[in-house]
Amino acid sequence: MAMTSQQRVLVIDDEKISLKVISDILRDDVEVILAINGEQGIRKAIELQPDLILLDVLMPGMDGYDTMAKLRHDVRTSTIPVIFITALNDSSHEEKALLMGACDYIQKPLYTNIVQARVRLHLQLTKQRKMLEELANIDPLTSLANRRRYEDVISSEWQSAIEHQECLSLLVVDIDNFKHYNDCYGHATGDKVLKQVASVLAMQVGLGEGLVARYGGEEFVVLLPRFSQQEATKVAHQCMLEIERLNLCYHHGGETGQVTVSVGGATCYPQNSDLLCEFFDRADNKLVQAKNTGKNKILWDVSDKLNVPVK
Ligand SMILES: Nc1nc2c(ncn2[C@@H]2O[C@H](COP(=O)(O)OP(=O)(O)OP(=O)(O)O)[C@@H](O)[C@H]2O)c(=O)[nH]1
Repeated sequence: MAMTSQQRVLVIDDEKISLKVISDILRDDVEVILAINGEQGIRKAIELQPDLILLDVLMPGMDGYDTMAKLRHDVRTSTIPVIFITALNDSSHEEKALLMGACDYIQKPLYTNIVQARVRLHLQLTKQRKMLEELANIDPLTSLANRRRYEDVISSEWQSAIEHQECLSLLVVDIDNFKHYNDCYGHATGDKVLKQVASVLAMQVGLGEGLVARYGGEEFVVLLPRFSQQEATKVAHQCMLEIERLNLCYHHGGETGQVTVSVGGATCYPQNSDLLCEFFDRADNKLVQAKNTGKNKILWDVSDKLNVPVK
């Protein structure tokens, strides 16, 4: 079984000869990144996000344990698996490394087949873990992010907006009278509509600009970091327009209806972690109000408490 070529292994060792030996063992199968000390290793781990780190225990200055502690402490590197490599053959060192969260331990002298087998095993496990994480974060019907992913992203965007004093906008989008559509054509056709609406929403938000997620049922959220109320309202209008252009009609009670959406929106400059739940509720309350006052419209929260920027 070959290792996947895209996977990256960072090797941190103060001895150039060890770096060369390990690099020679692995470089046909993976991209190898080298670091000559702990500080450089941490910098490269943050910047290049390797799939696995091989870390020498005995290094002058910051040793392997100190490096490991720093890697574990930083959210950007805390989940990257680390294999310790050392010439020490005392079981207490091995125990210490494993207790610190190392996934494995390789003793010097290095045997090519052992290094390859262990690296291969842990890269395979990393790949499986990433696949599971992805599955846990994606809505299977629409392939959009799911509610769990949205909750993670909004928490980190909220914190980042507090730190950088930036604004954040949120749209809660709900298909109008979707029950009528389902009653008319059945659940399977209703599913196709959910997929179409999802891809329209995803198309309106550029890569890296924000997050579109299926919140549940026929409700979606569009999170737009750094979008002002005016900019976010423009996105909401465009979404409504494009959904109308799908021209999805249904019949109900002798009348013909068309698939439209209602949108509740909110914008704020986050200042306090406690107001995060309130933020969603404010957008959602506006959605409810839009539903109760005729649907197919956008209503925006204008709450002083959340410091909505005045445009
Ligand atoms: N096809 C399909 N329908 C779904 C799915 N999830 C929720 N629904 C349907 O969405 C409909 C939601 O009904 P309601 O809550 O009454 O909402 P609505 O008919 O859209 O009415 P308003 O929201 O008030 O405009 C129900 O018919 C659900 O069965 C899904 O995954 N697939």
